[in-house]
Amino acid sequence: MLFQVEMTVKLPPSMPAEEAAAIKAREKAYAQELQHAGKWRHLWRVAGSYANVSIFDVRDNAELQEIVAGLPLFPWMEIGVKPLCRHPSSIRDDDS
Ligand SMILES: O=C(O)C[C@H]1C=CC(=O)O1
Repeated sequence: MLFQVEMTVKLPPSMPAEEAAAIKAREKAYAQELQHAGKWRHLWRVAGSYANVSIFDVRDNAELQEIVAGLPLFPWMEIGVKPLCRHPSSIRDDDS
């Protein structure tokens, strides 16, 4: 199942820089692991913001929840999820 996920990061300005850097490093490692596994199919920065638009390819809603809740930045993000399905005008014959 494909999902579009929008994440907006809202770290508190009071968070020490070293703490923020450590969380972001763990987030990057987790995100890259999921991309290598084929679960996090697209990761795009929303220009001009500290936000991304991502496409996840997961088994079901429960797996998406597990992955998103495991994001090191999860406590400091606003997250929006939209389920996707094939568009009838798409010329692709798979879900790539
Ligand atoms: O920077 C972000 O958009 C937040 C988050 C998503 C992946 C990652 O490495 O950090």
